[in-house]
Amino acid sequence: MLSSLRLLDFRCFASLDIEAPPAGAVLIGENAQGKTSILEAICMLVRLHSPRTHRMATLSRFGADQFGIAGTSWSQERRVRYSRDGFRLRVDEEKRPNQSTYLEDGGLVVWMGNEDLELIRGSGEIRRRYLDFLGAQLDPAYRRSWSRYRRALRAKNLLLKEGRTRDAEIASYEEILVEHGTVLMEIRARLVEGLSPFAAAAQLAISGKDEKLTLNYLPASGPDMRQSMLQAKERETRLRQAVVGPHRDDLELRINGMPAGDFASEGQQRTMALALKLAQGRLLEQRGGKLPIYLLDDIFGELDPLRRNALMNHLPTDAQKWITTTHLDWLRETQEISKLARLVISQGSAKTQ
Ligand SMILES: Nc1ncnc2c1ncn2[C@@H]1O[C@H](COP(=O)(O)OP(=O)(O)OP(=O)(O)O)[C@@H](O)[C@H]1O
Repeated sequence: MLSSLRLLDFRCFASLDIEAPPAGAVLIGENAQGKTSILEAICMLVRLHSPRTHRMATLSRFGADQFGIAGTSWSQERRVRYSRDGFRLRVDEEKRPNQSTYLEDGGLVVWMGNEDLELIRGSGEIRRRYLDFLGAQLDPAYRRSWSRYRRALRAKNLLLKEGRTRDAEIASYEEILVEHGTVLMEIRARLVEGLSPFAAAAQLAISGKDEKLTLNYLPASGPDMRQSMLQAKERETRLRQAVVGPHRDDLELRINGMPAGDFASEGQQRTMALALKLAQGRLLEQRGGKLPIYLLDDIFGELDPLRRNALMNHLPTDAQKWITTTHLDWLRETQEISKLARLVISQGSAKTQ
């Protein structure tokens, strides 16, 4: 849980200081005032991750060459500085030499936004990212294996692209791919097993109907990655890229037994996207041992009052919630939210309403 947040040259904010109420707050403001940027800063401080970009330099305010985020998170004073030289990280004034050591005792976060609909309609990459964000928060082995896997994959793809036969070199990277790919597949399988009942329960609660949501992990390489890689050798040489491994996995989503992307209605798809994120939160709580912070970016305007209330009732009562919105018309109909503190975000500042 966050109790304070300070920004320096982050996105549109030259500097900003927020005292964070334990229950969280509703951030109100016109478009482009920086509401989402505040949620993004919280996600960066807690997980060193932005749901909007991988290019950290874009987070520095235009014209500045670095940014800073600091705050008290789960009673630790955390500081993140980013410049051309990379990250400088501190926890309780102690230097953390790299991202892994900064994250090892970090907090937990669930991000919910309108773009979550892509979890249902979009490509497998979006569902892989959903699993990655969860896996990286719950298991340091996941983070380690993912970064080694990615590096080896890049190297193998470069060799395949060159088109020359360099079997020995490719084989050495494939060893790394199999070792870390297997770790990723095992963890992903356990994540999906843990998510399934939570997602199904959330779907029932939010739709208010007997809608059966099922999740099924689809490893692209089948259960034996080494074997599949051998079988795909010719195809990979022809296509000049690695086609087997967790970078091609998917998460199958079905509603009442039917593939969700093709058969679910728009309303069902919205509910499913919420259900997947709520399940993420429950699993973080169950396996991560603390209540995650929920960052809800502009999703309430899109929901009808029934689903809005069902969503709020399904979120853990004691979890800290940060909610952005441009207008408050809907707030009256949503009891749980109207109890939260309100901060008006305008022209680079935040004022309590
Ligand atoms: N690196 C940056 N430096 C300065 N300004 C930036 C930077 N990156 C984004 N901005 C600007 O910051 C402003 C705030 O963006 P943000 O998405 O946080 O607003 P918002 O209040 O959530 O808007 P909306 O309600 O439209 O979602 C935008 O005008 C955006 O162009």
